[in-house]
Amino acid sequence: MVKAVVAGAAGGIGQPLSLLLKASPYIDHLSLYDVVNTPGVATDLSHISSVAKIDGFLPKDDGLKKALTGADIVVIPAGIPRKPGMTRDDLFKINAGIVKGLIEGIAETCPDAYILVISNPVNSTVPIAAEVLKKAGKFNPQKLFGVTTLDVVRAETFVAEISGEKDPAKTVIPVIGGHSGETIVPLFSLAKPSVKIPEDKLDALTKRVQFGGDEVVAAKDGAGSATLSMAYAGFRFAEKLLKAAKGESGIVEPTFVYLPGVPGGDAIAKETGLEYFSVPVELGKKGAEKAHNIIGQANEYEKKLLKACYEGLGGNISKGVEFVANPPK
Ligand SMILES: NC(=O)C1=CN([C@@H]2O[C@H](COP(=O)(O)OP(=O)(O)OC[C@H]3O[C@@H](n4cnc5c(N)ncnc54)[C@H](O)[C@@H]3O)[C@@H](O)[C@H]2O)C=CC1
Ligand SMILES: O=C([O-])CC(=O)C(=O)O
Repeated sequence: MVKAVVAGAAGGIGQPLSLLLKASPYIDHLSLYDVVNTPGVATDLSHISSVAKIDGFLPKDDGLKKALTGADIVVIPAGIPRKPGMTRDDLFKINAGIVKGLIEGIAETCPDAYILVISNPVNSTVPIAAEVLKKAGKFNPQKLFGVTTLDVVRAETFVAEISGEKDPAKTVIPVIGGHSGETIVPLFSLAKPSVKIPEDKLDALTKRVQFGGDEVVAAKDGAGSATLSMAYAGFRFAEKLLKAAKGESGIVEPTFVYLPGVPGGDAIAKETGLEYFSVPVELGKKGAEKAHNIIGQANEYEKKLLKACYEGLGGNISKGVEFVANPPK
């Protein structure tokens, strides 16, 4: 019996993500939680003839607790998205409090669940989640994941446009670091099978992966940011985790984790000077079972990108930690 919960289920990401999870054979029970519209979304999805039983909850009548009771995996796309001209960090003011509240609920009701944080700014909301769980004495770093899969999905897609590969997802491209602008570092030199990026295309390709979110924000022109591609990416990560939890071996996917708490993470923390970082992580029953240190394999071009990444990411992480240590009055 696997129970999944989506918190923020009525939103632009939440709805298509819930649809994909409802259709997954790996889920037996799906609970939707949001501050609005979950009864409608849940009723709509309940007509789909897949195995998962579904229900929806609002904050009233202890809805968060009811949604989270017995959860094995909680995916969080709750919070406001960007509009043109905003950075992900501009979302901090509102989304930090939303994530904090949801994680407090998880700490109380289902502390053993895998927690997948999609809400931006991921570079700060994951540290917030960790600090809230630490405070409650319930932190299991192997079960807390910042979802950076969309960066990987974009890298696969944009590289295929250059390489001509018919099935973009067949090329594995590690994207590491954080989830905003220059903190996103695609390591094309480590692609498997290897890809040849013409030198005059490398800068533009790198920037496109780093700022892919802006491309969607601009095209949506005030109507939000990536939702459908994010739902696909969030589902891809969630399903890989559930497959690994069921015993499938060899599943590795980049994700933003608390390095000191994941086997293999200490060496990466030492090298980067950061406690949180997205690296390819081996997934298993325990969650994040091994962080792969591939930083040393980056080429000179990528090492420069990493330097810029470390500078930006450190501040984002401290901001999240500080938010829980000294909550704004
Ligand atoms: N990690 C990633 O790669 C990506 C992250 N995002 C982020 O995901 C978040 C959601 O984006 P969208 O779905 O487009 O936004 P949206 O505004 O369409 O949906 C957000 C939903 O969260 C709900 N919500 C607000 N407060 C809540 C609370 N306390 N508890 C439960 N639900 C609550 C809202 O009612 C709404 O239904 C944004 O922060 C966005 O920046 C977006 C794309 C990619
Ligand atoms: O750009 C945004 O604000 C949403 C996001 O994280 C992405 O699309 O990568």
